[in-house]
Amino acid sequence: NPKEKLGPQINYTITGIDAGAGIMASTQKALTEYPLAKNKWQLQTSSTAAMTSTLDKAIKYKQPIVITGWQPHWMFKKYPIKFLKDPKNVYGKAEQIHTITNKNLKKKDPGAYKLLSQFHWTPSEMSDVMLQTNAGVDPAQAAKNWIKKNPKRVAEWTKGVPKGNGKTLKMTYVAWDSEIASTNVISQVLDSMGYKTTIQAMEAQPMWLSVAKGSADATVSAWLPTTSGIYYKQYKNQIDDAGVNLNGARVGLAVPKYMKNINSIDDLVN
Ligand SMILES: C[SH](C)CC(=O)O
Repeated sequence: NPKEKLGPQINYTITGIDAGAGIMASTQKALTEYPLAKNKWQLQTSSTAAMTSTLDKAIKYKQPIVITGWQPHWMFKKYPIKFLKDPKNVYGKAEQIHTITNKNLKKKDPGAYKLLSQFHWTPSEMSDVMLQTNAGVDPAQAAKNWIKKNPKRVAEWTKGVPKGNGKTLKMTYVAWDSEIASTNVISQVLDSMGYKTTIQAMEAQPMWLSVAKGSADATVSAWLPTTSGIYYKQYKNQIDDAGVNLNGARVGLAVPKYMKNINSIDDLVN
């Protein structure tokens, strides 16, 4: 009931995703800055799948819940949820998703680097792929379907790119729905140009390390400047920023719209 304070109703718990995600580091920062932690609030680590199924149940029974949320993501299309205002700007303003490559890729395979640097699309195009996968379509198939329907976009990305002639390329990513979509699409496009790409999902920190060390060539999963800024700083001398592949991303805490009196992170404290 709206009268009772929110904290006790949900055990002062923010439902999060995988521990290494940048959004989790930002939320830990919010716990101290707002200050939520000293008011007994805590961040629950789980996974994107666990968080979205917990959200689904809460919405079904119109219960209160606070989640780590981000756009683009199908959860904002499927559920009536809203971002909480972040007056202390802990989560940063709009985020961009960058394509990051190992330092040597540009020399080792200028064609693949050129294609990766030309990869750019919109939150709505990414959501088209995410919604297919959310409806049960295999991510590689969802990517193929999207590519078939968007030849003009693919032609932009492959402009001036030489054939891959079977050259191999290794991409790593974190299994967030947004990056499952982008990684499958770009690897299918590389394969259509004659490259042989393998994609491997892992936690955020090992993903950044794999590209920095060169055991992977590239990733399209870098949320910057705030969310995965910690990893960018750590590895910036071993990587190349090949450019922004998506503008207009956003990260923060989110709640169902029926929580009328919770509109800012400050409202969690009071
Ligand atoms: C898709 S999540 C916001 C990205 C991250 O936390 O680094």
